[in-house]
Amino acid sequence: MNGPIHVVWFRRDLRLRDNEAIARAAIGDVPVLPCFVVDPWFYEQPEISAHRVRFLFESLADLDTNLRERGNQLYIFSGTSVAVLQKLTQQLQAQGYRPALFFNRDVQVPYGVDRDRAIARLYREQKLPIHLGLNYFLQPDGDRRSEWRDRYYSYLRQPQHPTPKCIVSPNPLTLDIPQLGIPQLSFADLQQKYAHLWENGTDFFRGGETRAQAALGSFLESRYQGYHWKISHPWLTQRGATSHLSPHLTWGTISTRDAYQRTKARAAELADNPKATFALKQFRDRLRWRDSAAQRLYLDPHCVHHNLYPEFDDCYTETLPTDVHLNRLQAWQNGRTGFPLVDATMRQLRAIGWTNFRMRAMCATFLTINCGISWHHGALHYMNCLVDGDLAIDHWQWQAQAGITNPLAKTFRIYNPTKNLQEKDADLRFVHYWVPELRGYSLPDLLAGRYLGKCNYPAPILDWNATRLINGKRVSDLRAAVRDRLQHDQQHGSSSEYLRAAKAKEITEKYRSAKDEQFRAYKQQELALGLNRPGNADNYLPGNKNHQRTYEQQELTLDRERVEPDES
Ligand SMILES: Cc1cc2nc3c(=O)[nH]c(=O)nc-3n(C[C@H](O)[C@H](O)[C@H](O)COP(=O)(O)OP(=O)(O)OC[C@H]3O[C@@H](n4cnc5c(N)ncnc54)[C@H](O)[C@@H]3O)c2cc1C
Repeated sequence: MNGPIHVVWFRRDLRLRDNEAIARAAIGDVPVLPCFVVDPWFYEQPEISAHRVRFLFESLADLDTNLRERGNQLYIFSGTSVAVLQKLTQQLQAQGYRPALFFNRDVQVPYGVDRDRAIARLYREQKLPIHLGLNYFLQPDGDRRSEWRDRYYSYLRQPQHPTPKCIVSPNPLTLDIPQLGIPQLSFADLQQKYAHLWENGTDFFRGGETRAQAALGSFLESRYQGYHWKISHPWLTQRGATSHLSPHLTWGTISTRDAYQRTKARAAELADNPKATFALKQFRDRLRWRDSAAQRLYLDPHCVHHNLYPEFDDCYTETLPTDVHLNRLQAWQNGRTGFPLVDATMRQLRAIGWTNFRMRAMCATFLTINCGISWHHGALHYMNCLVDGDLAIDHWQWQAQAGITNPLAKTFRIYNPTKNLQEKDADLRFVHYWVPELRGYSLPDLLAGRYLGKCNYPAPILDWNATRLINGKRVSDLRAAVRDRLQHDQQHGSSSEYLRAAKAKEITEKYRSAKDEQFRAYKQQELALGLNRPGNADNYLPGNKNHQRTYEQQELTLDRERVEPDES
């Protein structure tokens, strides 16, 4: 009898810091077998993205390095997750070990939910220990939804799980892992097996816990400055004005709690700088939105795949109505719509797998409202490109931008790409970077269409105003129909859907007024401290005083900005 062995099954929690499963498994001197299963199912899904796969493999390599520094390594097995873990468990038992399984709960597609259930059943049937941890805060039951926020913050404030200093490795004399008969992959094998994905990836976002820590470090060091207003500018965000942590949070190379606690600590250091503390507060809100999106999918796994309200089922379907729509979809995907900011964004998305929130939202309303194409197509294309692709956020956001969510609000937002170009990329740095055909043309040239017929850049594929009026009205009418039904149901005793919608509206309004209040308070504090002069040093536009002034003036318009919270 060889005694106990702790199998740690990594999934989207590819870190050692604040990782409940590894922290608990590594206590004491029981050998630990850290593993990741490359399950072909995930690589055959329509949502697959080369950027994401590459980021995953880099994160695995970094995890392996960090485990080796602690005396262990990462074992990468290949096969169906359930079959691999079943065989591993059997083989370990055959070799005289008593395995205990450790892994962290995660939000999953139905395949993942079934997989986890099957594995938990296997362990319970065999009376083997199984330990489920939390990757980030998840409330297991839906009954106490109203308590989510309090419980969430209480979790965030708790001490992090300690990072193991040493992780005991299985004794090679008693356990020969290659002999277990489970297909194993080296990093070279991974790259070869998935070469078609690997080669298409990019270096813009690199995976791994080490890089996640570096990204958070540099963000809190200086990149956070002006976060709250730079966040909407595509060029500044490409250059690092937001954290760029999204792929890390998606793959769990950093925990939300870690990011939150370090941000809080930094805000405490900067307590006498109202602008900095305001910026960091806006950032922390977004960390919560991430986790609340995950929570929503966890409690309601179907919410992101179907129209939230059936009134939209004829409007938003998975079939493309006509060839005109197909052509529009292709133009949108390829960055050839003739709307410079839309095209720059779509090319950026394809090239680096990322773009900022506003550009994602703007291109989403362009596709759904202006092109009249269902959000399903856009959401899938985003998932095929995004390095941070996360169904819980992506598919929900697409429904939100398509005008489906929060129907009790009388209005919904349609982004105007021309207005955004004037306000968010007036110097055309972003457009010129991604749309070389337009280099040499100024903003007035673009607005007057002076490039038309003179370069290889298309004329607009549609009339923005006309499509906004027609399709916007259609969506607006459907929202009114949802509203009427919910109100009718509520008056006739069936109120659960109405109450949920009312809660969504309340959360949105509360967030807006709290943010406006925080903004006013920060401006007043600055005034009191004599700090209301234009501009802290701008990291992203070195030496360009004109831009600095322009951007700072835009900051003053922040209280008119409407960045929707995403936790309703
Ligand atoms: C149509 C659409 C699809 C989107 N799809 C995704 C997606 O698949 N994965 C994803 O991580 N984000 C998605 N977002 C949200 C947002 O655009 C990205 O999280 C953000 O741009 C990532 O950059 P960052 O890490 O520098 O963000 P920061 O501004 O530094 O924000 C910090 C973190 O907060 C979280 N966050 C920020 N905004 C949101 C939001 N609106 N909702 C939930 N969490 C948020 C992210 O984890 C992000 O890393 C989507 C937005 C839209 C409009």
